[in-house]
Order: sequence, then C-alpha cells, then structure tokens
Amino acid sequence: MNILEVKGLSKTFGGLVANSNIDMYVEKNSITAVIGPNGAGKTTFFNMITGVYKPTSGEILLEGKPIGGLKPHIVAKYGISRTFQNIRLFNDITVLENVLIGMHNHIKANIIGTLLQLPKSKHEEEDAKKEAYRLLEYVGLADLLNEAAGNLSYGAQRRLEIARALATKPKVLLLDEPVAGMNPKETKMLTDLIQDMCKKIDLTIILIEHDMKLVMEISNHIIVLDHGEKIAEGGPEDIRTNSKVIEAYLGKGAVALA
Ligand SMILES: Nc1ncnc2c1ncn2[C@@H]1O[C@H](COP(=O)(O)OP(=O)(O)OP(=O)(O)O)[C@@H](O)[C@H]1O
Repeated sequence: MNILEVKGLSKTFGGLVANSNIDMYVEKNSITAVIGPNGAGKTTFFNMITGVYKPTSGEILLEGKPIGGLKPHIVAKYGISRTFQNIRLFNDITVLENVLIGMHNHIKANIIGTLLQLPKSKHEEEDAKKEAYRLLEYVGLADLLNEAAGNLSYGAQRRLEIARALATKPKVLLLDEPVAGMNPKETKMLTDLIQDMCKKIDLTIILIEHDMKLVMEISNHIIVLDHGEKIAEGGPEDIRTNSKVIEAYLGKGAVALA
C-alpha cells in the first residue's frame, strides 16, 4: 500500500526550475532514498512535502488525502515529520525539554491551563514527560535527559533531533542527510536506528543522503534527481548500474563504478 504519493510535482523560483514534474510512490513501512548531485532539487522536494514551500503545480497525497500547500504545522499534524540538513535544536535547554517542545502539537491543554497548573494540564504534562523519556530511551539518550542539548556529541544531537521528530507521532519521517559529518561508529548507530524505526515502530522513512554505501545498504527504493528532474528510480542494484545516474554523478563518458 502506498502511504505517500507525489504526482507531477514542480517548483520554480523565478526562472529557475528546482523541481520538474516529479512522481513518487512510497510504500508503507519502506525506506526510500532521494539522491542526486548538489543542487539537484532534493531539499526543495522535501520542503514541498513538509509544507515549507507551496508547490508551483502537482499533488501530494498522504494516505490518499491531499496535503500539498498546507502549512508545516498542519502537515505535521497529519503525520509527516522531518529532521534538517543542519541540526536545529535548542542548544541551551535540556535534552528532555527539546523533545517536549516537539510534542506541543499533541498536548491539548491550553496555555492558560498550563499557567494555572490545572489538574488536566498537570496530568497531560506528566504523560508528556513519560512519553519524552520513552523516546529518549528508544534513541539511546535517556542518561543525558538533563544535559543541555548543545553539550551533546554530534551523533547524539542527530539522535535527539530524531526523538523530537518522533514526538509528533509521525507516520512518515523525512531525514535530510542524517549521517552527514558522522564518524563510522555514529553512522552505524544511526543506520541501525533508521532500520529499527521502520520495522518496529510502524514508520515509513524517506531520506536524502550523499553516503552511497548507506543508501545502497538500507533503501528499498531510490529515486534520483538531477537538475530538478527525476532521472531514474528503482532498487539499489538498478540504480548502481544505471547509466543516466552514473553520468549525472560523474559526467558524460563515465563508466560503471560497480
Ligand atoms: N528559496 C529558494 N529561492 C531560490 N532558489 C532556490 C531556493 N531554494 C532552492 N533554490 C535553488 O533550487 C535548486 C535546487 O536546490 P536544492 O537545495 O533543492 O538542491 P539539493 O539537491 O538539496 O542540493 P544539496 O545536495 O547541495 O543540498 C538550486 O539551484 C537552488 O539554488
């Protein structure tokens, strides 16, 4: 079953075509990678799916419902969450508080209730803390819950971003270059986490990643963008040997790397 469908999606900035007529079908509980050289249009594509950019044309359907052009917080409520290429955490507050902030969409108590410490809000806050702790345990950060986020190692900050994204209870999680800048040990931890999220917590994952070893190892499906167009899609083996893909990465006349 397709949880997400993208049909004829385009985005232009003035005269520049950043995405042109892209189709994508994402199966539930799968891992899809979006790859392509620098400037190919990958982040623009993510920004349209998450509501940061309004598509110039085309459709985005989550479980058959149109979500294209909705505001990011509404898209998040419908079940799409993301992490960013450049880590965006609140460095001066604790690890736990960063996750609690991710939950605000799901906490019903209003601000007055919170200020007055009404019983319902107190109860909701306790539940939120328990859930945040559970998420931190899941990503391996429970021991650091009272640490300022800015003091965490790079790999731990990436896992905290994922915990915060999970706090919105997404159905689809978009990861923008999740292992960029990580050492091999951190990369392995994150790779295991990505696969576990897909298998054990009923999540569908779409990732942008330049680490081809990782992409080939974990993706069920890969789509390749170049100059804003989808030039290929398929399983890792199809993509590894696709002449258009090799040409996009290495230039005309290049031969297969594999
Ligand atoms: N807000 C914007 N305004 C104008 N042009 C933009 C905007 N966002 C992206 N672009 C342009 O759209 C094209 C695609 O950019 P995008 O960031 O989507 O590529 P990318 O594949 O994510 O690149 P990278 O791998 O380097 O992150 C580029 O030419 C970029 O300059």
